[in-house]
Amino acid sequence: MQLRFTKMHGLGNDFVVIDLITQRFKLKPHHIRKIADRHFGIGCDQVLTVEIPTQPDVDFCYRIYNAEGSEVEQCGNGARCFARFIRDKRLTGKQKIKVETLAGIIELELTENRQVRVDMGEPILDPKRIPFTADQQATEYALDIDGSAWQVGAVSMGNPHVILPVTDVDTAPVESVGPVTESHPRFPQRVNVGFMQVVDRDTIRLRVFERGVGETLACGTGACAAVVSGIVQGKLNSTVTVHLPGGSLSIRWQGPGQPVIMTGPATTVFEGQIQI
Ligand SMILES: N[C@H](CCC[C@H](N)C(=O)O)C(=O)O
Repeated sequence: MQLRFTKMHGLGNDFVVIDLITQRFKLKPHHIRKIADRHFGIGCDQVLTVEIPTQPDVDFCYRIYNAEGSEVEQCGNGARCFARFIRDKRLTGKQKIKVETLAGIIELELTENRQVRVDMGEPILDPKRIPFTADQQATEYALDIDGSAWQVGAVSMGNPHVILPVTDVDTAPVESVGPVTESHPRFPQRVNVGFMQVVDRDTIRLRVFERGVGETLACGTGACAAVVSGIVQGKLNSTVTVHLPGGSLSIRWQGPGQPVIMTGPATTVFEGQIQI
């Protein structure tokens, strides 16, 4: 079958977006892996699908698949691209759209200066719901990683994140510590691994070794999780600029009971068709 797709990215975190409303096809893990393959397929970090919602009062269903083929709960950069895709394909005329994800309902809004603002919902700090093995909830946790002692943050944005503090992201041990932490036994569903450098109370630098992908140029949920962790540790104010290798995001969180608001760009690169 020929499948139409759109290649997009959010700060270099790249996606293949497929409309499964006007095209009917059931994507299986081996299809995802072929599409995501940068030599034998199109190439991307994640595949995103646009589907008919299953819940009332929701505009679309947004599903996310890592390059390895696993379906995941949430993708922040992908949410911005989803909004841009929906608008450009005229699948809605609404300014604000509600989409359902495995992590729950999020709200997307295209802003006047071609940015996208996303209400990512409330962060989850209860270890049992991240999930993360810990005696009790804390602002930071002692974690042994390959014999080295780290003090880390742990947050879910619907998907699990661990945040490792570093003094300089440029020299952070992403290649060595990322993989072993992604599959750390205290994270039963594996975990996205953020390396966070606090520049000042309004600014961080961040690199992320993503679950199911490896290091990406940007991670939206990772940026949200890192800011939440920095705020609960008393290191950050409520609105933070997050500098990632692929560019910058604005993340705002006003504390427990409040949603995390992410604002940033979404870019369409090209359209195509793939025989699948
Ligand atoms: N690798 C992530 C999903 C994609 C998240 C990232 N691309 C973002 O922008 O949030 C996970 O397995 O939970």
